[in-house]
Amino acid sequence: MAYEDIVSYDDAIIRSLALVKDKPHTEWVSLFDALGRTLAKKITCKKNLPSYNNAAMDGYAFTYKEGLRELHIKKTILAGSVVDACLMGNECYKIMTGAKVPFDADTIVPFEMCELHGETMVRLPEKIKKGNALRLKGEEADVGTILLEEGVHLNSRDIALLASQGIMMVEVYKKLHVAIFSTGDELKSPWENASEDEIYDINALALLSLLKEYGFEAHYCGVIPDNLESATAYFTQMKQYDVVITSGGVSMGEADFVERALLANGFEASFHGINIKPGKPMMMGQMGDTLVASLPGNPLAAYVNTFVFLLPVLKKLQGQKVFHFERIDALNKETFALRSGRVNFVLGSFSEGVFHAFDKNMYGSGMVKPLVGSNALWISDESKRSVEVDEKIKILLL
Ligand SMILES: Nc1nc2c(c(=O)[nH]1)N[C@H]1C(S)=C(S)[C@@H](COP(=O)(O)OP(=O)(O)OC[C@H]3O[C@@H](n4cnc5c(N)ncnc54)[C@H](O)[C@@H]3O)O[C@H]1N2
Ligand code: MOO
Repeated sequence: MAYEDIVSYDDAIIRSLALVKDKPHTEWVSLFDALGRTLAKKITCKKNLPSYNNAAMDGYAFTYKEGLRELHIKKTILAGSVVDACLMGNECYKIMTGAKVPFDADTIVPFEMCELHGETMVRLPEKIKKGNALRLKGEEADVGTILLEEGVHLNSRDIALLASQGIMMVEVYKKLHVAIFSTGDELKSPWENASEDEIYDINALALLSLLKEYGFEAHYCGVIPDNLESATAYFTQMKQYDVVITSGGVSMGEADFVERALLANGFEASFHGINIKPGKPMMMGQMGDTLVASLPGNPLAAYVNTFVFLLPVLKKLQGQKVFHFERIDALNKETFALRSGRVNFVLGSFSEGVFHAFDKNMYGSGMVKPLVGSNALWISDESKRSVEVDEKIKILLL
């Protein structure tokens, strides 16, 4: 596909997501290893939450009656002990937080709201609400209700819910096998020494780390030499991966051979070139069963394009139900200009509802510092020429 046949931003999003056709195979993992994994089956409640009526506070538990004042303490109930209902007349239990409440008590008043007379008599406050401080069996979730849907990317809060069910193993989608490599004879890996005429590989490390932040592991496969023959041989070995990510060599230069080397391996491009600034030369497609994302070499463009186009695809490929990024409202702080006729990606900082474009959007896609000075990204419309002070925009947090 010729790089001149560029697609719109919207089209690139649609085409890239359409590359995802199947879900990964599944495997069982222990709850200790489930963080960051994607649930392959919904989880239904098999143990009521809470499991039994229990006290929300340390206090006195009794049967509510209008005008009740003085109670005699019949028994003390600690969390973990089970006491059969045994209240008679004006009696109560002294009960601790979390302890099972016998069925003859329906209201609990905390110790500090009552007056203790002697060892066993309690005076209740005047205003009492029936059901006070009583947590009812199943009030949070009943057996049979759905707790977590298939496709949830498990975080520590989800693990808390799974732990409440006594679940030891969960069925999750297998992790994607992702390979990242760079192209360019000027590049050196971090363990090598770059002379004045050479540069260090930024993209591989940046993209590996970005993916890791979103729970994906990728293998660093180094730098491919700038020639068609070795690049072609290199790609042949990459077919074992679910996803191959390359950076560099996708524009018009004489050494921009990535697409040709991929084509020699049966690659079919879904698009090559997007009407955006920066990151225009991006390409995506399929090489057999392997999804290939080829990013522009310029580090800022490679990073931002990975964030915008590739992360949603990886999430979808991993079986996650929520794969689109969230946009939040912001007010623009300072006016800045845009390249009209294209969708512009504008880096900036976001704090207390206000977006501040990095250096008035006057930076280059070969730079790295705008990335470090930004925690947000704004994506313009093609028609937009500038953004004014206090203009309402929707941004993404990086
Ligand atoms: N005649 C044209 N020239 C260019 C066009 C165009 O449309 N017509 N597009 C420009 C745009 S936009 C971009 S972006 C770049 C991207 O080109 P490539 O993807 O082919 O990238 P390279 O040429 O290989 O490298 C560009 C630049 O980035 C540096 N680089 C590459 N990889 C890394 C890395 N892993 N770590 C750090 N830096 C890297 C490389 O040294 C170059 O300086 O093309 C424009 N040209
Ligand atoms: O699209 Mo490129 O990233 O502007 O230099």
